[in-house]
This record gives sequence, structure tokens and C-alpha cells, in this order.
Amino acid sequence: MTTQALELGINIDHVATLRNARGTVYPDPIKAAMLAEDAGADLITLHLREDRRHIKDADLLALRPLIKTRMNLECAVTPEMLNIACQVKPHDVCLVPEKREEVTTEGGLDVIGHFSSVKAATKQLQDAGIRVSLFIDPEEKQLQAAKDTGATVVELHTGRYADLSGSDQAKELERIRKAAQFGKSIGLRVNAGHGLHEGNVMPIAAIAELSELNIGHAIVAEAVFKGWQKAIIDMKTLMTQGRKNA
Ligand SMILES: CC(=O)[C@@H](O)[C@H](O)COP(=O)(O)O
Ligand SMILES: NCC(=O)COP(=O)(O)O
Repeated sequence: MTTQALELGINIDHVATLRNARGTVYPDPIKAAMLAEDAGADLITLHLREDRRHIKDADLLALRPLIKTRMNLECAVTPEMLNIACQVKPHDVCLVPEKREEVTTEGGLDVIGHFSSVKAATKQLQDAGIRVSLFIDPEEKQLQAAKDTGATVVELHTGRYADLSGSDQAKELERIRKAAQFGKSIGLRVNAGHGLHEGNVMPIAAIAELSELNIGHAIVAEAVFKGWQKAIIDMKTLMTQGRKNA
């Protein structure tokens, strides 16, 4: 069996976090995206939060015509966000849950609990020619519900895996592996992301059913010490090494 390639989505949100901390124009997330593509990123991911704490509407509009790979817009299931997405027309929209007070995206979208609104949002986006992904926890019932909405892609939330260690982390890795296998078996493209870094990415990359990893915060952090493009190249190298263990 030939192992499928594993794509790297570079999330530029926290380049914008650093810019916004001082209200400067630097570091520029658009420049980060362009350099990321040159360094081998397969797509650029950005999350337009309702509170605009990092990416702003102007970033999204500026990036759209410049992107050479694929734009993956993460957003909440709200009329405002769906309208923006349908106007900007990224290649992919990943629907995520959002809480105003959270530090970061704490868990996956409860597709079962919000089935009719997620299904309607999926249709609205697909009718605009956008591929839809749902950011979910690695649970069979959420994967099945995702499939039932008509979405063709899911992204498994790896934040819990990233926060755990030892045997608890090994159990969570197994849960992600089983979810990826189940997702693939029902015809979904299965991606993963959140909290991944150089120290924890290889076992995830070794899950053969995964198509794409979206990574941001840790790459921005590594870039402080070794530079943005080197951090991206190193992450891609680790993913390639990890995939050899698939
Ligand atoms: C949905 C998701 O996982 C990403 O958007 C990532 O977490 C970066 O954004 P936040 O840190 O604002 O959650
Ligand atoms: N969807 C996950 C993502 O885009 C990146 O998450 P993180 O690496 O910033 O935690």
C-alpha cells in the first residue's frame, strides 16, 4: 500500500497576535504566509475569531488574492462568519466552536448537538463552492454526524493529546488513530491539528489515514529562536520522518 502524503497547513494566527500586542503593523501575517509558502507550506490556515483577537478582516481580504497554495479559513458557525466566508471564498472553511472567554479552542465542534445549524452552514458554504471541514473531537459518533451533514472533511482536535503525557497520551493517540481510520472508512478526508509541536508531531504524522496537519502556535514560538522558514522546514522534516513509521 502506498502511503499518502501528509500536508502541512501553517496557521498564521499568532503572528497576528504578536502584531496586535503592540498595535504595530509588524510582524505582518501576510508576509508570514508568503514566506511559509516559499518554505514548503501546503496551505495557509487562519482563524477569524468573532472578537478579532488575532486575524482581522483586512488580513483575510489582503491574503485571499495573494495565496498560491490553499486558504483554510477557520470560523464559528454564525451568520456573520458564514457571510464573510461566502464573500471571500477560501478554498476550505473549517467550522470550529468558539467561546469568547477561552484562551484557545478548547474542544471540538459538537456536531450532534448542533446538527441542523452545522448542516445548513455546510450547505451554504458548499453552494458557494467552498470545501467544508468540521473541527471535531476524535469520537466515532461525531465523525458519523459530520459525514451526515454533507461535509467531506474533518479536522481532529489534537489539543488533549498535546496536553497529556505518558500512558494517558498514548491512549489519546490511539483514540485519534481509531478516529482517523473510522473517518477514512466512511469516505471522509481526515486532518488533524491543535497544540502540535516538534516534540509531539511524529506519532501523529505516523497515522497513515491523516491527510493534513495544521500547526501554528508552536511554529511561531520556534521562529523566535531559529527563524520562521527554518521552523517550517524543520516541522515538515519531522512530519516526513514520522510518516515513514506509518
Ligand atoms: C481552531 C484552532 O485550533 C486554531 O484556530 C488555533 O487554535 C489557533 O487559534 P486560537 O489560539 O485562537 O484558538
Ligand atoms: N486547527 C489547528 C490549527 O490551525 C493550529 O493550532 P495551533 O498549532 O496554533 O495550536
